[in-house]
Amino acid sequence: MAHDALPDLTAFDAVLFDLDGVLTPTAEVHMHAWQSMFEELFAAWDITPPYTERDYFDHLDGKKRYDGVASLLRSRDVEVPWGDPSDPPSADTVCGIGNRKNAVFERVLRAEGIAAYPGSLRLLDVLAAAGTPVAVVSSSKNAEEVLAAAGIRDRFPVVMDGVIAERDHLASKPAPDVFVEAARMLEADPARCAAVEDAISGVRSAAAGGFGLVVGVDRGVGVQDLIDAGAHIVVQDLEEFVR
Ligand SMILES: O=P(O)(O)OC[C@H]1O[C@@H](O)[C@H](O)[C@@H](O)[C@@H]1O
Repeated sequence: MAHDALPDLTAFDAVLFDLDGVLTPTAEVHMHAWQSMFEELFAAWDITPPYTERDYFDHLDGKKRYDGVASLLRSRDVEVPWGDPSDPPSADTVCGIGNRKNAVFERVLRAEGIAAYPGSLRLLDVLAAAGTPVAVVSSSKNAEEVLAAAGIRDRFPVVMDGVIAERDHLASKPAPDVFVEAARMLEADPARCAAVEDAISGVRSAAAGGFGLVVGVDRGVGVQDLIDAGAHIVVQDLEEFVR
């Protein structure tokens, strides 16, 4: 149901979307993959307190793979060498542990596929009809595969993802770099753009980038936490913007 008090997103120069949890329900796939990998690791290494769902929102959600691992381990005073992105999933390094989780993520994505949220698709249709430029701003190195699996890759002239961020040495959300760079690629001024995010780190990133409107989508983080991170408004689903 459209919400009359919500701003008209077609009035912005561009709308930049996070992917996992905003366009596709892949945040849940990431969440479960992290949980199964970390529960096994915590048991094997006797790490306490146990892994909880809140750990996902506080340490992993929205961040680049290895930054998330480092943040979670730091919260339990566990230190391991950083390693290298080419480390095998069996390596007890930050990179190896991240790659261990990625093997689970890839298996689920390939076995089950993914469909975009219907409300997000409808909003993309409205923006396309109005000629409003759109971009994806994701920390994930799997973003291209997820967009292709959901059949929405060709809707986005600009996709800023974990692969480009690594190549161009852009800092992970919550730093503003990835949102600001994606706006630059669209030749748009962040102050005249809207950014849409479901993660605390992502909302912080867009807010720090000076985006004119920062929309939080509450897929489990909680309305107040998204507002505290810098969201101007919070919705439950992007369908609410469809007029
Ligand atoms: O490991 P990937 O696919 O590169 O993704 C990194 C992160 O990407 C973010 O979009 C997700 O919210 C996180 O859960 C995930 O860890």
